Amino acid sequence: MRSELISNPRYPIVEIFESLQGEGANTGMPSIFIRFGKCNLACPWCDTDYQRFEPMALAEILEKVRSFSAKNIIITGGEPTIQPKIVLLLDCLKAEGYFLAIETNGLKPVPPQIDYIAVSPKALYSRQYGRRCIGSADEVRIVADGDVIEFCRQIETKIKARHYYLSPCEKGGEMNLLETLTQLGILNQARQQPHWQLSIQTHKLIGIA
Ligand SMILES: Nc1nc2[nH]cc(C(=O)O)c2c(=O)[nH]1
Ligand code: SF4
Ligand SMILES: [Mg+2]
Repeated sequence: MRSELISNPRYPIVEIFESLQGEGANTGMPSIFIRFGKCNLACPWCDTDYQRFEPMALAEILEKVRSFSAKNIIITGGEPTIQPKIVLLLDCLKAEGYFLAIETNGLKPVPPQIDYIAVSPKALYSRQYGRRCIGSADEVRIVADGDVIEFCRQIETKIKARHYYLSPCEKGGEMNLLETLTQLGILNQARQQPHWQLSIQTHKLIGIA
């Protein structure tokens, strides 16, 4: 048995499931989602019950992951970067050949095992992002919960990325698409760099996990 499995640490897990990446540049990619409990923020429109989790042992997580067929794993939450023993789990997943993507709010460093970073900075906490956040990512996705234009400009200078997305905010099944499109237009009309694109949570539109 691998030495790390002998200690077999436990992680707070909300759910592990297989679906298609619903948003961002990799929309449609078959993926295994590992959703961690706990978060260092508390967004009022959060769509995940990240406080409802069960402890799950490393070996159990690996067994569950192996029962699915996707080769891409999306580490999400809650906020996965606050997990103290995440590096051990990522090492094990990496050793099995998985491509590792993360969905993070970007306030904490991302472990080096991660192959693809999708960061979703939260405008409500702009002061925290002004102090310290990650400096680069593969894609930035900002949720348009109110007027986020200044925040988008702030994040453009702080986080270098290949893609910048604005996403509608979904509350009670409604997405604020018009407000999102309007802000997208304002962000892009000055023809500044970067160009902002629309990212929709398509999994919610079609009712998949
Ligand atoms: N299909 C699907 N795609 C997703 N992309 C990011 C998700 C998340 O909750 O982090 C998510 C999710 O919950 N479902
Ligand atoms: S950072 Fe993400 S998981 Fe945490 S409260 Fe905000 S939306 Fe929810
Ligand atoms: Mg989600």
